Formats: sequence, structure tokens, C-alpha cells
Amino acid sequence: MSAPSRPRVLTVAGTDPTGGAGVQADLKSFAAHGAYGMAVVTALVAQNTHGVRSSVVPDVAFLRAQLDAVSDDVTVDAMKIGMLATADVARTVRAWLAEHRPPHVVLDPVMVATSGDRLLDADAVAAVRDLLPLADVVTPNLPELAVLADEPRAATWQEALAQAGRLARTTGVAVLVKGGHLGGDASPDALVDATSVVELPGARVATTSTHGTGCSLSAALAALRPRRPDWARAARDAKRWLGGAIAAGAALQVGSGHGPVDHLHHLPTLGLPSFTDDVAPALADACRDSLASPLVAALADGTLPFAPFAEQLHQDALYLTAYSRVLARAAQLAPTGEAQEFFARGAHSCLAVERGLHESYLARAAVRPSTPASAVTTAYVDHLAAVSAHGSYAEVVAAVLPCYWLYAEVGTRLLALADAVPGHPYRDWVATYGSAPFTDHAAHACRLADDAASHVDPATRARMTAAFVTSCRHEVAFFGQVAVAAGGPGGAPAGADVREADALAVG
Ligand SMILES: Nc1ncnc2c1ncn2[C@@H]1O[C@H](COP(=O)(O)OP(=O)(O)O)[C@@H](O)[C@H]1O
Ligand SMILES: Cc1ncc(COP(=O)(O)OP(=O)(O)O)c(N)n1
Repeated sequence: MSAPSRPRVLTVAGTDPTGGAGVQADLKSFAAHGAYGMAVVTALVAQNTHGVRSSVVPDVAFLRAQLDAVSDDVTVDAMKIGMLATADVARTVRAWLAEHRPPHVVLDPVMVATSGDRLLDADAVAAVRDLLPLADVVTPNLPELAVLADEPRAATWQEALAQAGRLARTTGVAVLVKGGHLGGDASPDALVDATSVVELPGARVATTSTHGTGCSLSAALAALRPRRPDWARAARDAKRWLGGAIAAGAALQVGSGHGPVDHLHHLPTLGLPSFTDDVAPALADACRDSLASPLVAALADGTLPFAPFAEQLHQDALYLTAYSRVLARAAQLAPTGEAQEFFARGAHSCLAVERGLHESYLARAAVRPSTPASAVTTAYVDHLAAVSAHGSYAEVVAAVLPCYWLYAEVGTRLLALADAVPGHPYRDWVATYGSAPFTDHAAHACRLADDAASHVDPATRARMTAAFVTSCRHEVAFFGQVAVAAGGPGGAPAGADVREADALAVG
């Protein structure tokens, strides 16, 4: 038979109705790591982010019935054991393990929650110790390590490593000792066996969202092990994932005590509104503000004198040269041939339009080619360059999108206004942006941004939004940068002829 598409991983643990610890956290950890999750419940715990209120431990015959229901039917590739509550529960799990031990077993020796509430009877410690030889890895925090080793609590990380080494040598089980309870800037862990120590350094995240970190780490370890060559590599990857989950926890806004971690922080979210639906209000604001600028208002009614128009086009030409490079970067990062071609064509079109502006309008204007980029143009270009240098494909696409989408929106409105003015002097230029093919290119760019957003994690999506909104602000400033003297009839000088629409694929 072929291999299963996902590791089948079982947790045997207590519950947390607020979803941060216990079985609920374990199942999220399993899903986060692409495992098929199963759960046998040892104890029903009424708890939240402030602590444990009460718990009920079902009869151990029922616990055994749950365990047998799994092993009678399903192959278990890996298993994590969490809260055991009582000595009877620990002994029942041990008896089942003796018969049905999966290839990989992680034991999280849950004793006391961060809130200080006991999750294991004092007389059950010996029964948990008896389980150690049936586990591959045990994952104690510092107080739990001391209890298992029957020694005083380690005061330093070095003492903890030595204590873990002694426990590993006496029990034969590897010890993933956790440094979450240490003070300081670091939160190191280490995988210690009888002969070696693999340190897993980690920065401490300044947060109160640490409820269920131990549960989530041990579950991740079990889920990863079937797809990793050894425990050290599984532990390294589990810890790296947990660091991101802890950092993203506060944004969940779950509870007013010690909140949970975000187990799915690294995954895209199904069912979100599309990116363009999400940022449409920002685009609408930018469109309204752009139309209100003196330059665009005078462009709309045809009263814009030629000099400020040419000055604006000159800045546009400088901008397009830089924008072309950013589109080329989007083409370089593009995940599909279609997207690569779209942005590569856009990069080329920018240069063609820039050249066209110089050969037509600007050749006849008083603006000298050496006039430098304005502060406004420079700021916009710097923003795009920064996203292009440091951002992912999705962020680059979000940053370049307003130049397509806003120009299409403003252009469409301007064209309707220009059409109401007989002999409008800038109608051809306005029509470039207010009609196809430019509006089609803008719709295509929106579609590519939505595609990109559907594959990113929440943090990247937030950066996409920030990049988009910042570009919108620069667009508004760009329209507002040229002073417009009131009055003056507009009009391009005779012979000016810019046929941008054919070549143009960008704003
Ligand atoms: N503030 C934090 N920042 C980063 N990692 C943390 C933080 N607190 C705990 N951890 C990590 O979470 C995991 C659980 O640690 P710990 O708190 O020691 O165990 P437990 O949750 O069982 O009490 C470990 O990998 C630890 O390094
Ligand atoms: C049902 C249940 N099991 C374990 C714990 C303890 O979780 P842990 O990951 O050690 O983190 P804290 O909750 O102590 O912060 C629990 N609370 N509930």
C-alpha cells in the first residue's frame, strides 16, 4: 500500500475550552504541520486565559475505550501525551502504550499550569516517571524537570542542561528541556540525551501570549517527527514555528489574561475577502483626494495651463523610469508565467511611455530634461524601491497596484468630465487612462494582487495592505505637487501628439 498523504498523529491530553492549551492546542499544532490529528481526552478542564476553575476526570475504563477505539482502527504514526491528571490515568495510558506503542512518542509531563493551578495529582508523579521509558522524548519546563529528576529546581541554564543529562542517563529518554521559565532576553531550549546536548537558541518575545506554549511545542514535535530524520531536526523546526506563533498571539485578542499563541500564523486564511475588496476604501479615499487636487480639477474642466501640465508629465517620466525597475522586480519574483509576462511587459511599456513623453509633450515644453525629480517623486520612488528590495512578490504587487488601479479610476472619472467639455485640450491624454487597454491592465493587476494575497500568511497580508496604502498616499501627493495658477486656458501646443494608449500598460 502507498504511504498516507499525512502523518496520523494522536494526542492524549486534557481540554481547554478557550482553545489555547490541551487537546485543542494540540490539534491546531498538528494541523499547522500538515498532520492528520486525533485526540483522546484524559480530563475535562474548565479553564481560560486566567487559570483553571475546575476539572472532571472521566472513568479510566472510558479512557481505555477511547484509546482502543483509535488503535483498533487507525495506524498511529506519532503520539503526544499531555495532561494525565491522576496516577490511574497515567497507568491506563502506560498499559495501552505497552501494547500499541506508536513509532514516535512525546511525553509533555504537564504538572502545573502557568497560572499556578495543579494539573497532576501530587501522588501521580511516580506514575508519570514510570511512563518515561515508553517515550522517546520528554519535554519538561524547569519546575517539571526538577520534579522528574527529584532534585531542586535548576537556577541557571547550565544547571538545567546538567540536570536534563542526568535524567536522560537514568531513564534512557531524550529530554527537550525548555527555558521559557528563565528570565532574560533569551528563551533557549535544548535536546539532551545520555551523550549529547543540541542547543536550540531562541529570542524571548516580550508578550503575555504564552498560554499553551508547552502543549503546542510538544504537539508540533510529534507532528514533525515522522517527516524529519531525527528528533533534533524536528525540535529545531518546532521551536522556530512556535516563536512565530508566540509573536503573532497578541493579535488574536483572545482573553484578558495569558492569551494563546497563533498556531496558524504562517498559513494563508481561507475565506478572507479578496485583497482588492479589503483595500477598496483606501483606494476610494485616494481617488476622491486626487480628484480634489487643483491640477486634476483643472485637468477635468480643461482650464489647466500647459506649463504645470508639462511639469507634471516631466515628474511622471522620471517616476516611470524607476517604476519600470520595480515592475521588473515583480516579474522576477512572479510565481507564474502569466504574472511574469504581465509585469515584464509593464516594465517595458513604462520606458516606452517615458520616451514618448519626451519626444512629444515635453520636447515642446519649457521643462528642461535636467530638471531633477521633486521631493514628492523621490519619496514615492524610494518607497517602491524599499518594498522591491525587501518585500516578497505579494508585497511588491501591492505596492505597484495603486499606479494601475488609481490611474484607471481617476482616468475613468476624468474622461467622463472631459467628454462634457467641447474641444477639451487634454482629452486624448485623459482617454489613455480612462479607457481600454489601460483599464484592462488595471483589472489584470488587481486580479494578480488578489491571487498573491490568497497565498500569504496574515503578517504578509498586513504588509501588503501597508505597502498599498502608502503607495496610495504617494499617488495623492504626486497629483498635488505642481502649483496651478487659476484661470488660464489649457491646451497642448500644436503638434503635440502622444499616442500612449497603444503602448501603455501602466499608469
Ligand atoms: N516569551 C517567550 N518567547 C519565546 N519563546 C518562549 C516564550 N515563553 C516560552 N517560550 C518557549 O515556549 C516553549 C514552552 O516553554 P515553557 O514556558 O518553558 O514551558 P511550559 O509552557 O510547559 O511551561 C519553549 O520552547 C520556550 O522556549
Ligand atoms: C488541559 C491542559 N493541559 C496542559 C496545560 C498546560 O499548558 P502549557 O502548555 O504548559 O502552558 P500553560 O497553560 O501552563 O501556560 C493546560 N493549561 N491545560
